[in-house]
Amino acid sequence: MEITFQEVEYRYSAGTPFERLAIQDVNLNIKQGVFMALIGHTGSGKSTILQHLNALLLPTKGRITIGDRTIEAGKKEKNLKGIRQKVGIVFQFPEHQLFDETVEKDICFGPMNYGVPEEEAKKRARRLIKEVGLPEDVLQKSPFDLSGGQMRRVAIAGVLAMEPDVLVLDEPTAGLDPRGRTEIMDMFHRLHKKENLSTILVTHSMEDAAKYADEIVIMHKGRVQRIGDPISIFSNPAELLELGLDVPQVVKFQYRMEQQLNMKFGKTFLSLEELSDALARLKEQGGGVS
Ligand SMILES: Nc1ncnc2c1ncn2[C@@H]1O[C@H](COP(=O)(O)OP(=O)(O)OP(=O)(O)O)[C@@H](O)[C@H]1O
Repeated sequence: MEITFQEVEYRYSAGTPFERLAIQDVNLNIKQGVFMALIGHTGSGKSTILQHLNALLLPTKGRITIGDRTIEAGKKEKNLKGIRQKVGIVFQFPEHQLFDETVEKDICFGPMNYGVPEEEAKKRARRLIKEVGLPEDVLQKSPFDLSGGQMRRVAIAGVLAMEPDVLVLDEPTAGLDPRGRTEIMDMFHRLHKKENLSTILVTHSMEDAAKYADEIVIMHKGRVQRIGDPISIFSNPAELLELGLDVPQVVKFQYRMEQQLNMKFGKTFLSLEELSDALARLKEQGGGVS
């Protein structure tokens, strides 16, 4: 399912003394199957964009196409339920939204609310609990008897149980330790491939953007500053640093090295393996790089 933003603007509390312009002139094309990372400073408009992706917010100007639905500013929109089923959002700290007596009931709640028969919902719960890396016996436990990391996995299974085409992740690893972060991000990447999802990740982690995304969108003061693949985005670290954004450690290392040694590798490396291979080649050649 493709999502397109055309000249989208959103003002909070429009027409009141508290009006606040959050995003403007936003043009985006999110193709089926893409893994897109949305990066930018606090307040740059990432969460506002994210809430337009499943029509939780409706634009105050412009047009958004989500699959076969078009949402236009100023027009009354009815029956947005279909969009909410197709676009699943994993909000920050999703475990805070768990509420039911058992994990199984919690996972089944969303689909059953959308008319999926109980047996089918339970089947999805059994499949998904394994997909998120938990044993099946967790299904009969209270979600509140689980660890924080396990609760987060249950909440993610609940979003996946709606069988969305598009998965939107708002800082999904916030508050996890480094190992938990890698495990959860690897899991999302695997699911993205396996289920042929479109995934939109809002993140402050440049490492994650570089490692997982096909496309990166940089937001700055409510506007799209730049869109590109990770190599093109990170091949100009000075631009990102000027915007007050960070770059992956490996890019920083290469940038400093090139500056200090007054040389250029001629390409940007996004992994330590690639960079160390290039350094080994450099040594073999006796330091001669252009
Ligand atoms: N509910 C709200 N009411 C009024 N203004 C808001 C509201 N939510 C966000 N804003 C404003 O809209 C602008 C964009 O905020 P948004 O939360 O989309 O940014 P963000 O990039 O997601 O930030 P963060 O990284 O901190 O989550 C900011 O100026 C913010 O103050």
